[in-house]
Amino acid sequence: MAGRCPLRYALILLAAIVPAGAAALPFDFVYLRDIDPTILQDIRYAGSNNFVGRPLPGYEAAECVVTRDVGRRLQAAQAELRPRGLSLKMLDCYRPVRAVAEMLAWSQDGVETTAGRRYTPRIAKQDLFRLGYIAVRSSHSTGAALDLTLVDLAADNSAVFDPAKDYADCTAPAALRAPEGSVDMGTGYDCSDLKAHTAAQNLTPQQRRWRNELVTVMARQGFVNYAREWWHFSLPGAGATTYVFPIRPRR
Ligand SMILES: C[C@@H](N)C(=O)N[C@H](C)C(=O)O
Ligand SMILES: [Zn+2]
Repeated sequence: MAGRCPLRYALILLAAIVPAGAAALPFDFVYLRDIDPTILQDIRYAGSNNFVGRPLPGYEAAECVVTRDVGRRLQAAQAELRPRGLSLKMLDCYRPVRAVAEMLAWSQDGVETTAGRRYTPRIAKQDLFRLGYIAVRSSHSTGAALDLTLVDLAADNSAVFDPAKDYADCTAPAALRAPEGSVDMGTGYDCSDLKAHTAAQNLTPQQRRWRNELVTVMARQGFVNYAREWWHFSLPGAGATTYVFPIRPRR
């Protein structure tokens, strides 16, 4: 039947070859889980465990969405890490423009909270954009930037974040900081502080090795680290178009 109507035939064919959920994304974007389900994900802006303290608009699901090219490169990095007992863990991927607007409004609202201060122990939150810790026009919104860390799969990563606990700030020793289920990079994720600068000097040799490991494995796939944040990487030349579509559950 479909053979008599080329358009219908094309639609049936498309439904058969496009992975479930992918149709909800704009062309060239993919759910990373469809490319490599072994890559761990903790998409922090989809929940409350982040510096704003609530889920950000546009994050309707805790899913890493990236361009297909970025996804394939992450898969290659993961293939290098897994035989060594390590894994990538994604903390943020594509970021809808609305979420960036919410970050900007939060930074200017004049309200300081204890949880928020854990992420910015030494600087005022209204200075975060000016100092380069958050971008008004973020490369995350192009689908070609990532926040990520490394997980030692043999380590005890069972500690979970408890919002009722009074953790030390993000620059404190790992045992006192909020648990993140990943290796100790010297600071927590999204720590807006000099100690989070990738080349910071006040690190232990092991913390330095972990940062070097992440930068090296990502560089082999063409990703460039952002000097102010050990966790932020982007793919140069990946295009400058920013997107607004929300991250919906992958079906
Ligand atoms: C906010 C932080 N996770 C981040 O991604 N910062 C860079 C500079 C950005 O907002 O693009
Ligand atoms: Zn980032």
